[in-house]
Amino acid sequence: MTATIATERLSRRFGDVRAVDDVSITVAEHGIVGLLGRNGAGKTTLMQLLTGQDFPTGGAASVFGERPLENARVLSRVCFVKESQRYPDEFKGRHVLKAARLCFPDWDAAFADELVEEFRVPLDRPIKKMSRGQQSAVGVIVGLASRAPLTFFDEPYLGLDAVARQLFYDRLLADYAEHPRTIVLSTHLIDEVANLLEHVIVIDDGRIVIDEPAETLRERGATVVGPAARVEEFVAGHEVLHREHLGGTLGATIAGTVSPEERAAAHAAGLELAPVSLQQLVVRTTGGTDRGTETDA
Ligand SMILES: Nc1ncnc2c1ncn2[C@@H]1O[C@H](COP(=O)(O)OP(=O)(O)OP(=O)(O)O)[C@@H](O)[C@H]1O
Repeated sequence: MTATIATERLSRRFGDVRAVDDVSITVAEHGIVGLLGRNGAGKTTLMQLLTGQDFPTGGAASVFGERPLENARVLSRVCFVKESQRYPDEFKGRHVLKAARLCFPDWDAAFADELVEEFRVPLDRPIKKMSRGQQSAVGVIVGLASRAPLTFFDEPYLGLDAVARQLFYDRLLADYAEHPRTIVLSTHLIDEVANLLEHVIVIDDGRIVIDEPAETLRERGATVVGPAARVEEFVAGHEVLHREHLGGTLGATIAGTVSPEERAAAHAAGLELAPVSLQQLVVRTTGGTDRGTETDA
């Protein structure tokens, strides 16, 4: 089966900046993929290359088996929701949905109406007069109701409050289950979306540093929680990525897999073993300062 996305040594340079540098990835059909990385890592540039909005300076990208640039066959099946989306000045929310209905063959108007209610979007207000969160909600509604076979969400929720973000995650997951498609989600709120992701791609300085199923990543470490002294005893000899204190309780995140014997020992010592935080793994892989850090919760 043709991969939804395939790139071969894809590169985009801006002068000396290698925004996307020799990227070779394959994204299979159907799945929710996290595209993660620090500011300026190259996420938006990569998505722009994949949606035909920019030209590579090296290598090639194919989407649904074809080049995306100026290719209506490909682009009619792709929806790109970005935080910085601009609309004509006079556009109201209603106009955006109308335009989306014309652009996307699988547009579900009834679903869009439901989402408008749930996100409380004032459709008759000009987009530029909407609050930041309401503008983001419009983008999220377009992305969900388009049912495009390939949908990119690039930091779609600037300004969305916690309730609206949760609503987005819930609707995304439920709708994906009923209408499987390929969804690429780029975000800084890594732990918020961690449970949605089936595959994780991390880009750093234009290069891919992680490209793995989320399940595999989660097995790369564990968080040990319990009375501080007992946790310290357990983690001695392990690489500790992060310590979080809450009163006398300590949560310590360790790298590497925990053997069945260690699990049994942790259990016997009254310690809890939780999966590693995806955010901590990503921060560590992308050279952040989270290595061995301490926080007081
Ligand atoms: N048009 C451009 N001209 C020059 N440099 C650019 C241009 N577009 C992007 N860059 C640079 O390319 C790099 C990657 O930018 P990009 O916007 O893809 O990062 P990002 O991962 O999406 O970042 P963020 O999370 O901050 O949105 C950055 O160093 C950025 O400054």
